[in-house]
Amino acid sequence: MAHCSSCSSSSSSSSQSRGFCPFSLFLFIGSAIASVRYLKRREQSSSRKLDDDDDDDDDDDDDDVEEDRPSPFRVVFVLGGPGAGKGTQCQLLSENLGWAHLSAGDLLRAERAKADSKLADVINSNISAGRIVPSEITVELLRNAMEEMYSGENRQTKFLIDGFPRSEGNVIAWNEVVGNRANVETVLFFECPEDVLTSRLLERSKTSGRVDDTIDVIRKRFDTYKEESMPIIEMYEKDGRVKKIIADRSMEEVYKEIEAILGE
Ligand SMILES: Nc1ncnc2c1ncn2[C@@H]1O[C@H](COP(=O)(O)OP(=O)(O)O)[C@@H](O)[C@H]1O
Ligand SMILES: Nc1ccn([C@H]2C[C@H](O)[C@@H](COP(=O)(O)OP(=O)(O)O)O2)c(=O)n1
Repeated sequence: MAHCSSCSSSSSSSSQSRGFCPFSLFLFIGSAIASVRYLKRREQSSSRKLDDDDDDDDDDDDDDVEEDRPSPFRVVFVLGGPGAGKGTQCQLLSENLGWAHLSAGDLLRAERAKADSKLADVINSNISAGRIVPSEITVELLRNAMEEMYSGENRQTKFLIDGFPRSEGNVIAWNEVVGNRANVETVLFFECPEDVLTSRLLERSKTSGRVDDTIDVIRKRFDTYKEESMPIIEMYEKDGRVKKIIADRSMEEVYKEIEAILGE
């Protein structure tokens, strides 16, 4: 127990002589309570579960997002293999339904392209190798984009987040940085056979100018998708938020199905 200097002057000398100090006991109990609270908060912040609805103590001191927003952002995560048509559909939906389209890949490529970006090298090395960029980078870009769109004229509050979360690290970082400030209502999962994905990506490579639309990197992206992204989709399937979209159909058919889901 900590030494209590006040005891040596004013506390009961008989208590002190028996080794008992009320003030030290008070300090000890206080610091024990603080430690338990700290550990509890750490545990909550690293939780993998999105939208922890019964969160009870962290709303007041989280200054990551604006305090004046009346309700959480509405979010739909859009997942599926590379080339499944996520970007194509999100673009159409944002034009027609008023959901903002935020592509994690586009945000990373835009950051990489900035002349003064300190993150360009790390983004580039991971994308070129078909790997996932460190999650804190991607989540920070997403959060900034959401806040910026909310602060703008349109006061945007509905977001289709395309290509995210793609890994356990993505989920953890989202929980820490955005957490309950967004409500992930639905996860759209574009299911499409690998041979179709490959031919779409090779076709896209003719015009995309993307360094990762080459057959070698495409194979690595498929591996990353199976190893890191599929478990995340399975996790969301268990909590009932996944709507499976058969993506190996015409753009119009896929669009109609998603439009109906978002209109529900
Ligand atoms: N339903 C579809 N049928 C055929 N081609 C498609 C379809 N949806 C998208 N594409 C094409 O496939 C390529 C990959 O689509 P994209 O939206 O960029 O996929 P993702 O964002 O999932 O990587 C693009 O060239 C796109 O024009
Ligand atoms: N959540 C994300 C999304 C994309 N990335 C990186 C790694 C991906 O291979 C590239 C490209 O992603 P993007 O979603 O644009 O492309 P595909 O769906 O693979 O066609 O960006 C990431 O590291 N983390």
